[in-house]
Amino acid sequence: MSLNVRNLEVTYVLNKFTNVYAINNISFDLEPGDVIGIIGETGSGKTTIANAIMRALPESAIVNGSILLDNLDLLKMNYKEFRKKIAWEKISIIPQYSMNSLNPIKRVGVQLVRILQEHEDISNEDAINKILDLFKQVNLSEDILFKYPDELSGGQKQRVVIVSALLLNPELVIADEPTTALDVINQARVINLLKEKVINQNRIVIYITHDIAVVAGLANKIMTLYGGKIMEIGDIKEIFKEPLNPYTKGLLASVPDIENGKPKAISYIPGDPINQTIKPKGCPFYSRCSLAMDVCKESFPEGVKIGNRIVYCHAVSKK
Ligand SMILES: Nc1ncnc2c1ncn2[C@@H]1O[C@H](COP(=O)(O)OP(=O)(O)OP(=O)(O)O)[C@@H](O)[C@H]1O
Repeated sequence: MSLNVRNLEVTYVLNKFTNVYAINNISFDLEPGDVIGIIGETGSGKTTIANAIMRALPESAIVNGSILLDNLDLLKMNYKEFRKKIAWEKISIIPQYSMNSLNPIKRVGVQLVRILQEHEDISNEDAINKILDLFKQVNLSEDILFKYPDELSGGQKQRVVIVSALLLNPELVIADEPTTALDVINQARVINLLKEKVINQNRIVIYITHDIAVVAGLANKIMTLYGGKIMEIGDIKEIFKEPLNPYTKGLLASVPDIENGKPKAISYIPGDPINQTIKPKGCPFYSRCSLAMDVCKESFPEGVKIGNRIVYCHAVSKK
């Protein structure tokens, strides 16, 4: 299964006079086996991409472009059909605030069995065995099945949601900051589970995070996003070794280097994030970029393919 995002635009309508231009005409392709890390500072549009793919945007969002899953345009599907045929079974999401995504008035086991039985002809016993097998892998005990979400800790709830996203072996898993509420040991468990159930099975993972170190250990591709635009996308090794877009450079330089146990001084990208209520004409990073030229203010560059990556930057394409 492949995912092809074409000219995706997402605009949130705040009121008659104000829009937020969250995603501004982006395209990218993912093939089976791809694990892509999406990184970018807060507000860059990471969660909006995830929710657009999952058809989980609020009604205030206007979406244009196409999201093709093996040539099937998810944005054109009837919503009910999407929920029945695509959600959970083909694509699942571990949402950013996953702890709040469980139904508070149903026991955990009932919710999980229901997900399985809505999509598969499976007995209660087999469903429970399947759930318990995943529970073991994320260190959840059997008694959690009988509890209500509010009786669980934040970390336990998050692991239940992760289990729910993996139950039907979807071909694409979107993980939006999946390990935020977890301690390091449980983080490692969840990452191992993702590796075993999704990554090693030639499926696609979209992993959204602020933790670049985690992405480095999981992904084969990386996307840097700024102001709803892709700045650079492609092979993670090539980009980490030599980032070419100035924003990617700044983002990677701001990661503490823990090699030899000695954190390096944390650098940061000077300037403020852009005002996303103004429709961008040129490169959104223009006002903060040390290589900015006049043309950057006027137009967003075409992508340039260098090795196994695409860079969007006038300064790079001019070279
Ligand atoms: N429901 C909404 N209504 C209006 N604006 C929104 C809504 N959701 C997101 N936005 C705006 O869209 C832009 C992109 O937000 P998004 O949550 O996708 O960014 P993000 O990169 O995931 O940020 P974070 O790292 O903080 O999760 C931001 O300017 C945000 O304020």
